[in-house]
Amino acid sequence: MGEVVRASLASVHVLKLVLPKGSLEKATFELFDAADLNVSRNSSVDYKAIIEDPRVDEVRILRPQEIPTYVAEGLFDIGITGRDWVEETGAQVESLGELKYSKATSKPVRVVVAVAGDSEVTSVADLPDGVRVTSEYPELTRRFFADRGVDADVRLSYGASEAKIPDIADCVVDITETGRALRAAGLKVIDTILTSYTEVVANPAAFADPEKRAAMDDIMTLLNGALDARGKVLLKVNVSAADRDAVLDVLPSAKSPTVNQLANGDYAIETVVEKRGINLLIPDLRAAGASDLLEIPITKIVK
Ligand SMILES: Nc1ncnc2c1ncn2[C@@H]1O[C@H](COP(=O)(O)OP(=O)(O)OP(=O)(O)O)[C@@H](O)[C@H]1O
Ligand SMILES: O=P(O)(O)OC[C@H]1O[C@H](OP(=O)(O)OP(=O)(O)O)[C@H](O)[C@@H]1O
Ligand SMILES: [Mg+2]
Repeated sequence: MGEVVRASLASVHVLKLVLPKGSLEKATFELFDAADLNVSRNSSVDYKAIIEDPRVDEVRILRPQEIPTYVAEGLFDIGITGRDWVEETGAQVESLGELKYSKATSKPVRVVVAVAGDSEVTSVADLPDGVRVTSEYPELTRRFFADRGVDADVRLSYGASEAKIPDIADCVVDITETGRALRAAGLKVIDTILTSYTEVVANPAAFADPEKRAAMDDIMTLLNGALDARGKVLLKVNVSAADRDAVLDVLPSAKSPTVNQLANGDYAIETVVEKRGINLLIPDLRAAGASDLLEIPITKIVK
């Protein structure tokens, strides 16, 4: 990346950002905080916000359903939404990459086709023409049923879709994350239309502009750095030369630890490990001869 472009970022607020209100709002704000792109607003019903960063101009908070279209139209340079809404709207946007978080977990949501649990139907092909399908995703649903050769009666849903089976609709196309809503309604999944992560999308003209692109890349570096650090810690230990290999054997093999020799001939070893399992790892390291163990929280990993 050219020096000229980067130097200019210090003084120019180049990016208009749009962030999602609703399911992804809290998780998105937490991620931006962790990325040192703190989003501040006067109250939770203030839909204009500020990020104190030289690359960011204005920040709006809008429904994720509308975000791909506004970004495609150039009202915003970048936006965060779900892949589901990019597909549903068919908006012409550039993808800057997935961000692996949902409302409740780091797993993607799935857009699924579900019917009553006691139905004889086991696949979409079993559904008759005229089947009543309710969905917040009418376009995805129409395309999917047309592909399968079923002439479905697709009705737009504004939510609580699962609860409409069996009296108001025969079939639902809805997202599922933990499966809780489907279970509560006693439904069974007969097909998956799409797996959807949260995604950062950009306006194609903004993406082609070197200055805006440089700012986008910087923001993505920070967001990905914060996401990659989640659930990880830095572990530092000291060990004698005699026990060094035993300690290295205990450390997770996928990582390559940094090993430094100290003035007294001992070794200092440091490596990033998953926080999960550290309750087993620390006593094992100690038993292998490690001492002076430090477990240090980390907030970003940028490769
Ligand atoms: N568990 C989840 N439930 C709903 N949407 C989720 C979930 N996890 C991630 N998302 C993503 O959030 C976006 C939907 O956001 P939206 O604000 O419409 O959620 P919502 O749950 O419908 O909000 P509301 O509670 O206001 O209806 C989609 O892109 C979807 O993929
Ligand atoms: O698999 P789960 O973890 O249960 O998540 C999926 C549920 O979350 C969403 O509902 P939402 O909260 O948006 O309510 P809504 O249907 O009124 O929009 C979605 O429509 C499902 O009902
Ligand atoms: Mg909803």
